[in-house]
Amino acid sequence: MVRYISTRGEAPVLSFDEVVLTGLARDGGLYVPETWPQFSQDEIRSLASMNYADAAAFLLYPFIGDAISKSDFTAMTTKAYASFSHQAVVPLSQLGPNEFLMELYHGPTLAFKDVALQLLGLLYDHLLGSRGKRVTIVGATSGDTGSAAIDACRGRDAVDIFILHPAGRVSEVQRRQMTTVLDSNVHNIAVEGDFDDCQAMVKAMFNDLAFRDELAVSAVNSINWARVMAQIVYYFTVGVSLGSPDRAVSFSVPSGNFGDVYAGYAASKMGLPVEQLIVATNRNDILSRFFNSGEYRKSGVDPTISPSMDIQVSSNFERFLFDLHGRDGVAVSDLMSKLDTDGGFSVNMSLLNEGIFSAGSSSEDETLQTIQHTLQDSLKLVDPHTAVGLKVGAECRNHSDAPLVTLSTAHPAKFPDAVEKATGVHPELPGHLSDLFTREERLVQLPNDLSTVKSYIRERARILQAI
Ligand SMILES: Cc1ncc(COP(=O)(O)O)c(C=O)c1O
Ligand SMILES: N[C@@H](CCOP(=O)(O)O)C(=O)O
Repeated sequence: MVRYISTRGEAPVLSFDEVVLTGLARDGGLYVPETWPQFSQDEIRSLASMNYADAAAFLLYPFIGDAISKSDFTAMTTKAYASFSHQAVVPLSQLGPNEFLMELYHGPTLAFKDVALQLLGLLYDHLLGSRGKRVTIVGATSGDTGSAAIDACRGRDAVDIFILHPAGRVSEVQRRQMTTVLDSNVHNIAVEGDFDDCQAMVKAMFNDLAFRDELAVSAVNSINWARVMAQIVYYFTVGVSLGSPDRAVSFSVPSGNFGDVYAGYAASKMGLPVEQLIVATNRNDILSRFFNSGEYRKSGVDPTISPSMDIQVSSNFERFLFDLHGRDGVAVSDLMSKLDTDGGFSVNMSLLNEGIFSAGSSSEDETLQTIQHTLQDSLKLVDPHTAVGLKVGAECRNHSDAPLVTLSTAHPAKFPDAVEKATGVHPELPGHLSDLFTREERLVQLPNDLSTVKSYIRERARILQAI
């Protein structure tokens, strides 16, 4: 059975059910599996005959152990992926010779976050229902996690959900997708700051052990291992449809919090032959600078037309650092303290040179041009995040014959202004969201101040009112 250890080495070792409900480790670290489940070539090949939900159950069950029965878990993956509008759940489209798009936006809120959050909502129900427990979810979003988490948790009796987003720094569609959900367990907070401020507040709430215990705080961000875990599946299914395990595949991943690309790294650790993992950033390029120089250094967050990637402190990067330093929790703690006190740290480039990662960034103009020429050349309308992945993928791919798959992380209609500016085409929202702009909104705007946000949450968390 896989157990979960903290990247800082000081928190209790947990089982899967505990890790899902716990979120951030009590030593401030992130949980990772103690060992990676391994899949043989024949097992990987066998995915070709499974539908997406069955492939998810097959690949993920080793992470779960006896926390949930196999039949209950299979029922959950079946239900989670029935909410997707495409039968293949994550279809592949071809852009050119050996060049593909993995369409991750066919879930209810039109971004890749649905792939994990539709499943996480069901995991919460199952794990809380069987214990008669309730939780208070506190999450930070730069636009997409928030709406996907709210969709997955709305109306669930065992959960109150508080989502912090940076005021004025998400697209109007993204904001409305969150703020027009009026269920009484949903609370939207617009913070007068950037995404890094929101994420730092969420982590600070977890690190206040009294607050977290009193409210039974839980995480829907990729702090939560289940988020990253669910994202591993599509690397395998798409790899297999392109010839894996007999052929290696490369992936270009639009990146911000490093969760999605870390899931690709996990897939490679589990046996999928991955030629390259290309980390694609917008001008908030801390990750790209790191992979090209070895220096991880914070700078201010700049608003861009790919707002979901306007991030400079990448939460899951700590999980990668843990492996890079031989799973030494003390070394990771030291680096994280340096990040807080000195604003950054460096690692020896020799640690990076042998890996499968490469990285680059896209300017605003390059992103717009990529949206435009992708429509012209391949008749495909892509969103600005996907365009960042396409631009950097083309630049960083090596000259092997491995197919290059760019992760298309959001539907173009979530970012109509940028898409229209690039192409003159106004992307329409799908039918279930067609009245989004006439729906009533509910949110509160709060200053970038931890104690104000904590008081707001304490006053509304039903878990406290019930005591
Ligand atoms: C549309 C979109 N693309 C890319 C990303 C970056 O993914 P990650 O934060 O997992 O690196 C995000 C946000 O997470 C997103 O919402
Ligand atoms: N881009 C994300 C930021 C949060 O990332 P997460 O994967 O840790 O939830 C968003 O859209 O909110």
